[in-house]
Amino acid sequence: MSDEYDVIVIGAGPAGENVADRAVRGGLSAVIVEERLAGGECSYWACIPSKALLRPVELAAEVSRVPGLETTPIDTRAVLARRDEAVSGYDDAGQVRWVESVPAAFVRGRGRLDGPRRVVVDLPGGGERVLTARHAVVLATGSVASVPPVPGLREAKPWTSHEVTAAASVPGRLAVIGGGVVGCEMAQAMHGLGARRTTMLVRGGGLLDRMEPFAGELLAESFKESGIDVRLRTGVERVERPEPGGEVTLHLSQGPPVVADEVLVATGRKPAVRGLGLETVGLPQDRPVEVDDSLRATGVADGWLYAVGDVNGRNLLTHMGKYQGRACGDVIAARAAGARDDLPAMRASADGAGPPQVVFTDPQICSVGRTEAAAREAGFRVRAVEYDLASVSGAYLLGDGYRGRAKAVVDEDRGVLLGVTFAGPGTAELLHSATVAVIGEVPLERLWHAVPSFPTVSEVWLRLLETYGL
Ligand SMILES: Cc1cc2nc3c(=O)[nH]c(=O)nc-3n(C[C@H](O)[C@H](O)[C@H](O)COP(=O)(O)OP(=O)(O)OC[C@H]3O[C@@H](n4cnc5c(N)ncnc54)[C@H](O)[C@@H]3O)c2cc1C
Ligand SMILES: NC(=O)c1ccc[n+]([C@@H]2O[C@H](COP(=O)([O-])OP(=O)(O)OC[C@H]3O[C@@H](n4cnc5c(N)ncnc54)[C@H](O)[C@@H]3O)[C@@H](O)[C@H]2O)c1
Repeated sequence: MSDEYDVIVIGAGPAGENVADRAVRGGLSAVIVEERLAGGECSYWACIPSKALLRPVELAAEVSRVPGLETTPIDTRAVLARRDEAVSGYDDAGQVRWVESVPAAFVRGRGRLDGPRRVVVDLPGGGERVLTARHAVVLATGSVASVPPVPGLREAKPWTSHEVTAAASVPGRLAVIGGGVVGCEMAQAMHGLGARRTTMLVRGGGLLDRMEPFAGELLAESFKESGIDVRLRTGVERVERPEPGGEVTLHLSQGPPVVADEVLVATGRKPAVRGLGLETVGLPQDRPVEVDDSLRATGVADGWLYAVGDVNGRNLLTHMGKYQGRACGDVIAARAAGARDDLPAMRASADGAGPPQVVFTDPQICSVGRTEAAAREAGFRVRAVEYDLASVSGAYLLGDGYRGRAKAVVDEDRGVLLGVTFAGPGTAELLHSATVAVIGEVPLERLWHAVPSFPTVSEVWLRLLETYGL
């Protein structure tokens, strides 16, 4: 039996859900195929649980900086219970209802391409269902944690983002491999929730190595003060775990071995393309699905295949996947109707400019656009200005010992911002102002008239512009 829909979406994460929503709004029929839980990685094992675990840790740090307030030890059981509530007890009934309300059809099973416009779904109870698409198939299968080939690591059954965000208890001693976003957020969450010894093993020379260097430095300082042991330029050479679930020993490129109760691998992600049938449509099977700005897969005859979210490797962030999903759903509907398909909203043109991102640590690390180094490498004539956030009245009022820094990267030829980074408590909500300025290419002379309220942290905008010379 074959069911025909205008659009078939494989993967019900944030990116896939947005494609279906927009395609249906555009007058098409859609079906979403999901192997596990509607809502995707983000809802159950990534953004939502990680932030539920981090929020009390961040709040406790903020309270400790305000004289007159008492911090009490965090009730870890209550935090884990709230995390469980945030992930709806790993039950996707609410999300499935939302999909059906779009309305789009929902099929639970593992989808794979089987030639042009044809998807075979392996059903959970056995058997298959064949779906065919009149207009488009959209891959929205996300990504999976990659575990490096360190001898003994895989056998030690390390935690990845899945296990750490779903942890039923906090390990006494935790070793974290990797100093990127997952490593930093989860090291701080577990440490703040009661890990006695947290050791970060970072191959490179700093934390968050894709951001402005000062951001990682500030974070490393905060981690050290809170008792997290950050070891830079330290590779993991061999791992031993003689008893399943017992102590783990990590042998390092320098220094004595680290012994821990759990090891978290946070060394990046790879696209979820295994078994997806890419070879049946002539695409390579071991890399992100390359797309153009309309999210259409390159190199597929007749242009019926699209890919959104983590699986295309452009920007591994929920909000960017959703943004791509909106553009993709709209462009598919336009092409199906034979209407104009080149409207600005139908292109994910912000993908290449450096996505907005908040790292929800204490201090928060927020960035959008290009770093100074990336802007110079791209050939822009650049001037960068920095400002000490602690000197802004609004920041001072947030607490004693406030530490933070802001940096703006200016395109000297056009007088617009190429990138902005804020590192400091209370800066997450400030990031969107920077996103508007960078993506909107607001001339600095115009930005001068966007007067920040006193006394808010936003006043750093005024100080950055003054430092630049306005
Ligand atoms: C610990 C952690 C924290 C994060 N925190 C943030 C954050 O705070 N903010 C942020 O913006 N980003 C965050 N991210 C990144 C974010 O989770 C991803 O960018 C986002 O989930 C990608 O969405 P997606 O729809 O592309 O894929 P996913 O959310 O991964 O969804 C893909 C879906 O496809 C399904 N699927 C896969 N293969 C098949 C198949 N063959 N058939 C059927 N279904 C299939 C999967 O089961 C899954 O449900 C975090 C990531 C991690 C690991
Ligand atoms: N708040 C957020 O926005 C948020 C939170 C978590 C994750 N995410 C997204 O999820 C994605 C994955 O996060 P991540 O932290 O796993 O990846 P990442 O790419 O941010 O960091 C991985 C780190 O591991 C290091 N590394 C790679 N291979 C290694 C090896 N063999 N040994 C030691 N170190 C190694 C890298 O140098 C890098 O510092 C990111 O792209 C991020 O955008 C976002």
